[in-house]
Amino acid sequence: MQNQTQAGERFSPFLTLSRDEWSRLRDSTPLLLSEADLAQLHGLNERVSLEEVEEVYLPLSRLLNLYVGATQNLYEATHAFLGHQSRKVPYIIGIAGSVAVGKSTTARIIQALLSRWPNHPKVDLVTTDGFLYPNAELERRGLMQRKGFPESYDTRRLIRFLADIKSGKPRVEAPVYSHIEYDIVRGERIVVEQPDILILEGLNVLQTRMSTSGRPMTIFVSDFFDFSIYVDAPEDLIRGWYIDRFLKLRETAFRDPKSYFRRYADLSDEEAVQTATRIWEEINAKNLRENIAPTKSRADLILAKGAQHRVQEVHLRKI
Ligand SMILES: Nc1ncnc2c1ncn2[C@@H]1O[C@H](COP(=O)(O)OP(=O)(O)O)[C@@H](O)[C@H]1O
Ligand SMILES: CC(C)(COP(=O)(O)O)[C@@H](O)C(=O)NCCC(=O)O
Repeated sequence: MQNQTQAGERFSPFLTLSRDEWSRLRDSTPLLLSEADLAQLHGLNERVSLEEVEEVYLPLSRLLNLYVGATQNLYEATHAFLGHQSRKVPYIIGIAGSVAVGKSTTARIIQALLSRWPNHPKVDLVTTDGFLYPNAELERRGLMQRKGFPESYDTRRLIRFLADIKSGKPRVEAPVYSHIEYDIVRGERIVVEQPDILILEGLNVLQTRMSTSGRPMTIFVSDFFDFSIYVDAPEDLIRGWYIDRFLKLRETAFRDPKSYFRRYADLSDEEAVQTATRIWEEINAKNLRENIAPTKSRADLILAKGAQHRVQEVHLRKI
């Protein structure tokens, strides 16, 4: 039994660091953040503690900075070898994980921290929800209750978007999704113009699914990633974060006259918890179990959170 465990540990592709071990790795980072910078980061999401930024996200930004620098050198070496003029190719970081685990908050913190390093000041952020089919198309395909499932995305369009970015196109556009309207915003675009780093955040970014036609896909979204992060937490905690966010939105975004969820704005506390729990169970938990959690081991780094979004452990791919 013991031998089996030892063998299992020996062959794990991940190195596991406790929070303390991980946070010590920041010590040799020249601290690029002033108190004012930290305060500004806190402004991204007032629920994120500064301790968390310093102990978890600063070491992460140091690691990413080293990786980006190494990749930039590698590109230059290839271009020198080929005798080409080197041209800028954005470094792409994918961030995966469940609905409500904190992907977009993590992405925004990483964006803010990475843009402070001198060799990659321009850091753009795109979310995959823009590549969901519009509601009209989801309705046509009978997929309105499957939003976020692999088949609800125009994966080919997402792959074309990434291929354009990696081929060095000066200007690439992505469609935009509105959480208020619960739909793609017609005519609105986010423009990506050769950033140093692009962060792509979404539920499905590590998936290797079949195409809707049933033919195997020969290329995956993650083929374009230079680095990927999976934000992880126990399912019961994520359910709680989903319900909390729903209650908060009931006070704010759901009151917007344009909100698809206007009808939820006047729910009592108890009704709101019941509604959020139902959506969680019927859509998001199912998607997490079937399609998202199985992709965790494909990430280069896993942030394992506990209560209050506090990162407890970091698993870093070593091979
Ligand atoms: N590091 C964090 N500390 C505290 N609260 C957080 C943190 N990350 C996310 N949250 C909260 O958890 C909820 C889900 O986060 P969000 O980033 O919107 O998730 P996702 O993009 O995965 O759906 C939000 O209410 C957010 O404020
Ligand atoms: C828009 C989402 C699919 C997330 O998309 P992502 O940016 O991760 O691709 C998700 O937030 C969502 O709306 N899910 C449908 C069920 C729900 O309303 O929670």
